[in-house]
Amino acid sequence: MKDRKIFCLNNIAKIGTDGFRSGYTLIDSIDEAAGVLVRSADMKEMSFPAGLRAIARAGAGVNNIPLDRCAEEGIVVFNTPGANANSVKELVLCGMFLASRDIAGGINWVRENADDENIAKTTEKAKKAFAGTELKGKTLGVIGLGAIGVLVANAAISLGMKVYGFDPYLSVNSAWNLSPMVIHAEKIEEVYAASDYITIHVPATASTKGMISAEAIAQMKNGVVLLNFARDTLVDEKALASALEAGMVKRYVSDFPTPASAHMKNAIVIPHLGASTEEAEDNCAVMAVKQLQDYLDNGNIRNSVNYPEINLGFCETEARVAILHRNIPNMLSQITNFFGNQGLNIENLANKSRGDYAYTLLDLSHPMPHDTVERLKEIDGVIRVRRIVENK
Ligand SMILES: NC(=O)c1ccc[n+]([C@@H]2O[C@H](COP(=O)([O-])OP(=O)(O)OC[C@H]3O[C@@H](n4cnc5c(N)ncnc54)[C@H](O)[C@@H]3O)[C@@H](O)[C@H]2O)c1
Ligand SMILES: O=C(O)[C@H](O)COP(=O)(O)O
Repeated sequence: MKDRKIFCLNNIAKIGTDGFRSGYTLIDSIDEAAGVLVRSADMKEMSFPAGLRAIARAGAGVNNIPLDRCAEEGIVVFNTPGANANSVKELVLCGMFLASRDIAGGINWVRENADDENIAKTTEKAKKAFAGTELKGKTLGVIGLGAIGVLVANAAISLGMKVYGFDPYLSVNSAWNLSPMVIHAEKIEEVYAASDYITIHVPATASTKGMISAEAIAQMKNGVVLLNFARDTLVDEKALASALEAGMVKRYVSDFPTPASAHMKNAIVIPHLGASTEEAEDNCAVMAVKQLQDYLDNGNIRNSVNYPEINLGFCETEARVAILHRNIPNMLSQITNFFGNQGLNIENLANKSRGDYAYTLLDLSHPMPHDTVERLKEIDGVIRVRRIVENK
């Protein structure tokens, strides 16, 4: 049972870890772990033990995990798409309300004047300092229409806003779920020019780093409200600080405190609470644990961010073997020849690639000789081989 030790790098909701079947144990160091469960802990500089087979991110963003290095070391990384999207949507709406009226300032005023016997009267004089505007009738631009962006766009339509959506890689699923009232922006510049509020919901990658730059801000409406519940690195904080100082950006609402954003004028900075609801934490944990177990027990890959999806269900033959390998010519024929040359019949086979990497999962009619795994590893381009099940 050496494949069944799990290390939680962050706190993971109990309903998730309770889902581990018998034979699994939670351990308190990564050294012996076959699987890791993680939220936002930074794994980029960590070195991984040879026995680590999978990392499941209970959440959406995977910029805390070295995806290519993991693929290279035969470690499959999963995330939980959409599992915390509603939680983030609700906080984005909250951010829009907080940016539109000085609710926080008003609450502080009440606290500061709590001992005033005449507070009911004074309130009526003081309240004009905290007045604001409504969302209804204003224009929202949503950049990135994935799990979160779609929910935010649709909710804003229900609030009576005009909504522009921009996503050059829109998935079919998002297109199905998006309100037809959302205006399709073909260029991001259309969003910048039209919006009173702009919210970003794209992953943090090399290509999205600093996308909210001085040039981008210069194309936005004067007095725009910018919301960032995606990642701090998407925004050029120096350019944003100057735009806030100058009033070009009225408010910056962010879920990511940094030494710069925490000091910014007119910024409302929340301590990364987007996914911190009981519901989202439960959803993410349950999904992450299911995916991790299905990979360790059956070799199936669902919602990986560095290896392709493959699902052969449960193994109903004598044996199943999983091979992580490079996406180069001749791999599949070498693998099938290897079994054919030993007179081992392949009953089911699935093979898929993703970028530079590929995965082959196969079921055999007969038990495998004991040196199979070691011999398969000798094929050039093979990264990792696992004997998944031996149904004797
Ligand atoms: N604040 C939080 O607690 C919290 C919670 C969940 C997710 N997030 C962050 O939000 C991001 C989005 O989450 P999601 O669940 O919606 O992910 P998702 O993968 O469902 O959606 C991301 C969308 O961005 C689009 N996209 C990628 N590059 C783009 C670009 N340059 N311009 C426009 N669109 C682009 C993709 O096509 C996709 O539709 C995550 O990657 C994560 O960093 C934050
Ligand atoms: O990408 C995500 O899912 C969010 O940023 C949530 O991160 P957390 O799980 O650390 O709250």
